[in-house]
Amino acid sequence: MARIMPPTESSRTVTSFLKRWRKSKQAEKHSLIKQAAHFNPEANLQPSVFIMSALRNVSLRACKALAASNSVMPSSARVVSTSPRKDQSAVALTFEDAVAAKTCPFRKSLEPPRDTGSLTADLGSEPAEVKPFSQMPGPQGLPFIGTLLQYFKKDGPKFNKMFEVQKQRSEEFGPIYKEQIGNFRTVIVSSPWEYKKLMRAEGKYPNRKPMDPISHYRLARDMGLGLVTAQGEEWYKQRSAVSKKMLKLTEVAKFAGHMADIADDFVTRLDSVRDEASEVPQLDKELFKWALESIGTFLFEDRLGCVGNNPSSMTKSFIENLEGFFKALQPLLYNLPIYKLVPTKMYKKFEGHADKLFEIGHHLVEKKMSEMQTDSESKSDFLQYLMDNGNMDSKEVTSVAVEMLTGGVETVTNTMTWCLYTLAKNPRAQNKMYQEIREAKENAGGELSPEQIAKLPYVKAVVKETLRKYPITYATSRFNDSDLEIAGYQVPAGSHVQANLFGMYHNADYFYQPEEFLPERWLMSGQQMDPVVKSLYHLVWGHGARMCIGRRIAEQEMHLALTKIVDKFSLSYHHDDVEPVLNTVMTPDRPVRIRFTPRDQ
Ligand code: HEM
Repeated sequence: MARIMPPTESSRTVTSFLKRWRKSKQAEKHSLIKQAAHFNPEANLQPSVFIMSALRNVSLRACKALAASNSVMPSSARVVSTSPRKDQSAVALTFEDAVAAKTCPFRKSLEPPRDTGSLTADLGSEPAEVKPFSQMPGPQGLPFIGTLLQYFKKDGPKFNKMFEVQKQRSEEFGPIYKEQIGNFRTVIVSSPWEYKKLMRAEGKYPNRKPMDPISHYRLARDMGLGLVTAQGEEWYKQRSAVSKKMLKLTEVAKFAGHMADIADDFVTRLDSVRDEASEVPQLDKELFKWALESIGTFLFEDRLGCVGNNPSSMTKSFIENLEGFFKALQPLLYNLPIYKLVPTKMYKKFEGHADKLFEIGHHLVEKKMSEMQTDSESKSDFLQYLMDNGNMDSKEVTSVAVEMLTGGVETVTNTMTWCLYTLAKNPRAQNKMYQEIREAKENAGGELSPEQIAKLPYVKAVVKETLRKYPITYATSRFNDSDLEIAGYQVPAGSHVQANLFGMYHNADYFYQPEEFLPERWLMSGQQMDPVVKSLYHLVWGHGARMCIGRRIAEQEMHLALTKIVDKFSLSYHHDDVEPVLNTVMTPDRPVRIRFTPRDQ
């Protein structure tokens, strides 16, 4: 049984350490780190967790490495970083202190991992010992095409399982590795602390892996590039205008009422299309229509009529082509870009879907814009704002609006599918969510308003936990503007650096029982869960100035619809497990058949 270090003692030790640390020069820090590793020279302090706030990443990394190599500290000891805090009383806790101090219903999540190898031993050394880029590990490939051929072998890695490939490779090569697939090389980082270095170094015009087939298509059709593919000044101009309307909670909340109405209609629709097994045939199509209607209400302040019994043929065509578009895009993103020279079969398929999709998107946006000019009743705050902004011409406004229709439907639809699937598979979590909704309704004395729904913590945690298990956009990345040290290696400016989001989300070092669906983990405080690990949730939306522009809208839509669905139905699942595959975003590998049993039955 581990010995408990008195909290006062540990706090005193660390407080005095931190004082010395702040005053010390860089050269002295190394010896201080050594002392840090000897905080408690009694070998029987095992297992223990040092939570050291106010230490910067570099020193922390070295401290972890020292802790791992030090004979006094047990190899299972874990050093957990926290961001600097004002409250220094919380700076140092052993694992036992933390548990004793908290009556956390989820205590197990505080248990130190069984094997902390990748967090400690693999964390590299101080910047003085930075290794050159050439020594960075990674799978060996051929000149010019790298590992591309491996992906065509029967038992080789698969593009549509890239998230698993990265997870496995990081287990083999450690917290950083590089891989060249075709003519494109990526550095993959699997430690949140190390990826933070890249985030901190982000410049004014962040740049991620380009969606080349989309830019190629848009340029060929003389369309504006849109936010997703534009770069530099062009991107910045559009982004600054759009952010004001889309990232402000107050702006997005203005549409919560309309979105709640759509969610109500959606619940009615689900109820009416249930088959004899109480399952909803083509649930994905139903969710697509709900997501399109929801984003439509933000763009057009009008109903598109998708969530009813008679959606227009245009809506159906939009949805079919949207699915086809993302499916066809996936292989184009990884293969050699031959389509830039000759339109390949694969590209033509993509182009066909894109033509139909953009034609409908343009039609909807242009129709609205012309209505707004002729009919004083017809309004759209969002489109009007962009047109009045003066920074964007009408081609750019249309382009950005169409992008919201395309980008905002596939992503939300698939996240909702995963949410419903995980809830159906986890009655405990579903029941907890239902209890939360019921209690809130009792307190409210009736139906919940959108504002009340926005405050339900467990509902939010369910979405977070779903995105952790199924990070639909598994590949957050940036080109770094300047040379950087990451995980002990020199990463030259201009490299494409990607966060191994799926690998981190499924790493037992960071998330207790990562394969379990435990929304509670997101309700823990900063003392109970390492804030850096906690902040990993945000990465599924990207980061910094270029993070997902639709995040607020997506979260709002999902919280509203999920609450209403779980309030109305008990969800269950009675088939083989669904597996994730990439169709640009992470989708289920087969139609998801969920049983929706009305709770009042
Ligand atoms: C669950 C839903 C969604 C997820 C997980 C998601 C995730 C992401 C991610 C990871 C990025 C890249 C960010 C970066 O590079 O830092 C992104 C960008 C983007 N997303 Fe989303 N997204 C979602 C929903 C939406 C919605 C609803 C919309 C539109 C209403 C939208 C529009 C966009 C746009 C336009 C960009 C490009 C932003 C830019 O480059 O400035 N997304 N999204």
